[in-house]
Amino acid sequence: MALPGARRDGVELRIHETLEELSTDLADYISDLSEMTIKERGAFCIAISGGSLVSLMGKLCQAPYLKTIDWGGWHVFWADERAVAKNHADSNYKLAKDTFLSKIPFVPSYLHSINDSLTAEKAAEEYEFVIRQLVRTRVIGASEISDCPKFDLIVLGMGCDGHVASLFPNHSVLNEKSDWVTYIIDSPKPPPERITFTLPVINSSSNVAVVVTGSNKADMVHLAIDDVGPECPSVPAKMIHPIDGKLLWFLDKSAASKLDGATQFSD
Ligand SMILES: O=C(O)[C@H](O)[C@@H](O)[C@H](O)[C@H](O)COP(=O)(O)O
Repeated sequence: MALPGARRDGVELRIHETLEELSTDLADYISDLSEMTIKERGAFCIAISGGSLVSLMGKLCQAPYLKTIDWGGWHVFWADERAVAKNHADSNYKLAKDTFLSKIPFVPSYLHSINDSLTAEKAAEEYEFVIRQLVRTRVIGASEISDCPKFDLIVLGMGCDGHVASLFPNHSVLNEKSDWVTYIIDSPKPPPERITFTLPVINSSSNVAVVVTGSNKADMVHLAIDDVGPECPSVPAKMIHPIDGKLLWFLDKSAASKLDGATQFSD
């Protein structure tokens, strides 16, 4: 049973009793958004991250979604990737491919994975170039407010330290304003070299979904979502504010347990 959602400052919270319910709600949400977007503009450009959110997206390759979603209109991107070979256990591409992407009838050239034969720096440059071409040909929308692409949906996880994509707390990558895609070589979470969308790109998306589960993330969920005042440490997840879009948090009950008013969610 889904717990009652609550809205705080334009943020929609979807809090679930179980991972099973969360996973179904996430698949319903993505499926509805994809249908609406493909009807509106003929394509659905979704960027995903790595970590536990990938298995929570796994329902998409099952019934009814496998048959009902118009997969031919999907373009899949990575909001961040580790600088490793695509067949390496650390690859976000491999994780998504093995978990669900390989079971879905995508147009193969619409899976826009990050080039693994280049350095992180060059791969970031090349990925930005690929995205620029797709904005030019209007496959990806363009923000009317920022000089950024407007993805239809970016799905992110959050680490215990509050990082999203490969944007880590107190890292200079958080200040990147001009590049759409950048790289880091000193990630505190291994592997050290990563390619990542920058904050302006994430915040230009039409929709951002942050998927977080587990009690070990509860403190950070509280810091990221609640109004905790000026003393708040650098929490990248708190910097996600789509300028012309929607932000949804998909949480399980444990991750939501330290939110202000969380007692209203308890049995
Ligand atoms: O490549 C990565 O490491 C991810 O893209 C990263 O941003 C991830 O989503 C979070 O670390 C949450 O991961 P978990 O949900 O597995 O904790």
